[in-house]
Amino acid sequence: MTTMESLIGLVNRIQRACTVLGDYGGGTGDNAFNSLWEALPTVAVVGGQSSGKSSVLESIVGRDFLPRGSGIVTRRPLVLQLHKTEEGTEEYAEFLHLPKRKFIDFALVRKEIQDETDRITGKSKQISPVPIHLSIFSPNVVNLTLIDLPGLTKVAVEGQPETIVEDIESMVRTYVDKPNCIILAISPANQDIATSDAIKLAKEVDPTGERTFGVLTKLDLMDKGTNALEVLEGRSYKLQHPWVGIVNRSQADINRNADMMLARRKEREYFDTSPDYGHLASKMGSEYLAKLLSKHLESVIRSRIPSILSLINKSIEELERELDRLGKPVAVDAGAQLYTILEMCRAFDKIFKEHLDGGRPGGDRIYGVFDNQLPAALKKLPFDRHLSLQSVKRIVSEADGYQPHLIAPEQGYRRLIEGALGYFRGPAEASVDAVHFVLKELVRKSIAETQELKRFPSLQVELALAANTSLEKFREESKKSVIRLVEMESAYLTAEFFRKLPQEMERPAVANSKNQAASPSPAAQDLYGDGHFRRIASNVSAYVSMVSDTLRNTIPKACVYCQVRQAKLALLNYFYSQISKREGKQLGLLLDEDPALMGRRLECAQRLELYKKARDEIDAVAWVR
Ligand SMILES: Nc1nc2c(ncn2[C@@H]2O[C@H](COP(=O)(O)OP(=O)(O)OP(=O)(O)O)[C@@H](O)[C@H]2O)c(=O)[nH]1
Repeated sequence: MTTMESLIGLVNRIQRACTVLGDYGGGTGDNAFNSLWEALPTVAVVGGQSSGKSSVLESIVGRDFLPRGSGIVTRRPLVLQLHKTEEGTEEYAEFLHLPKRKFIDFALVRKEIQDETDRITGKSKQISPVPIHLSIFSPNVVNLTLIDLPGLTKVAVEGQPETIVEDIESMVRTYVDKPNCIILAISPANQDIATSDAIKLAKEVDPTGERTFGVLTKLDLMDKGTNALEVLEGRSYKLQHPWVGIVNRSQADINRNADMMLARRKEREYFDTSPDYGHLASKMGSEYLAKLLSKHLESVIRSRIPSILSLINKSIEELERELDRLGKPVAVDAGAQLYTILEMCRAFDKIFKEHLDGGRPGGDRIYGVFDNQLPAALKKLPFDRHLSLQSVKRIVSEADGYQPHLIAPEQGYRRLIEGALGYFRGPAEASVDAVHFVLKELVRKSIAETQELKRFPSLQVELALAANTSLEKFREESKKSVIRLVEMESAYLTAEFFRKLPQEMERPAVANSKNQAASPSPAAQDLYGDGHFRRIASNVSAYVSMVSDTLRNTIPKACVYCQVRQAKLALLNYFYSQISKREGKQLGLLLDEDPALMGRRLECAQRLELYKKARDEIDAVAWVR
């Protein structure tokens, strides 16, 4: 095998493997792989409709095999891979999508291109970017790969979608935009080069003309007395590579089924005998074009091999990293499955604890409950209303029944205090709920942050359910505890606090002792007056505020003890008790991976294989040189 054959053949093989994996360039989105296809040098045939693209391709091949007709015939890219075989061997064609079938009859090749186009696009006139791969093995070709693209058009005709003009242009652009694409720009000589669709596009994407090969067809159809030397000699539009003039079969020749080999000979004669182009004859014609392209493609491939290899190596590294991240496929035996599940639980539990103890955010929100929410809620309790003069009078009077109290209204005090203490239930329960929601949110976060769990949506759901069931239980316990704290305050009041009160009450009476004989003591006078009730209200308020201070400290202790501490100690106990009852098959259900992930793992593995194979092939060919 010569080097040229090996290099072009190598790219052909890699291209075919890429297509099988759905890589034909243009991949987008977060999940897109590096496109190996895009890194490979290709020759794309670009031209306006009827510019002679099909004719040029057929001339290069030396066979009649492309569908013809009116409208847009080429509706999918055709990757045409030409393989030179030894003189005297039979010519045949093969499609990538029909690997076992050898086409000897080229009329059937044409039909298969049509049928395969319709298979993807339907009979509609839609276009599709999925390429058709056709390999032709013949002694009459040079090793070369060309991609035939739909002809650029200006207007949609009957039966074509409105967007066809832009659709074709954007498909053609996805090829010619790539710096590795060699543009074979076909323009007809009987049309002003300034209006050539191919040149217009090439100018845009390759302004320096480095990767554009200008081809001028229909030289024989120019008006008598005119010639295309201005273009062919690079004066009308300069490119880095010389222009190539072509004379293809005319429509009449096609209708007559004129032999392609004969057409090649006639083309040669045309240039050899042409008074205008005789001096350029050796650099004109489709055979020369094929050789020129083949040589150029080979040299471009050679120069790109280091960058292709570096892309491949980079992709291999990325894929291996991703496969690592995606983890191994799930084990099949129950023991290994249980082990996998427990490992993941451990990983989750670790993250959950980091959230609580610090290192990850979120645990501080529990402190926020105790430091802000609880004090604010306690402050907002409606003690002012409960201890308003009117309410105190009512409660104290009601407590005395028909016999008014003699000294301090013991029952009245108790009722007022009991009534006030009842208000503490609200903030106490609200604190428990607030802590519960923080914990629940931390469970959710921790599950999301546990890399290992990402693959197993069912396990995530079960784990979350079990953890939340435990949190619910802790919440119940915690509520009981805080309510008990409040009830304990109601059950036994701090008598010490009240023992101080009579002395304070007597003080105004002592101050007024001089007047005692003249008038009744103001203390006695005040016994059923507003001042008396105000004093009661203020005493009760002071007591309640003392209890509030106590609860402010004890409610957080109960919450932490019953909820936070328990969550750290036993969050997954319920889950463990559940899975220990499960049979092997049910364990397997927990480990049903997300199908998207399974698909991604498979895709990565296939890509990895492609890249490794491509690397080996390149290594083997590169050393032949
Ligand atoms: N006389 C002459 N006719 C040509 C030449 N090149 C192409 N033609 C004719 O021009 C017409 C269009 O050529 P095609 O090769 O079908 O052009 P195309 O660009 O593939 O056209 P679409 O696939 O429709 O976009 C056909 O009738 C060809 O016979 C040429 O060099 N000389």
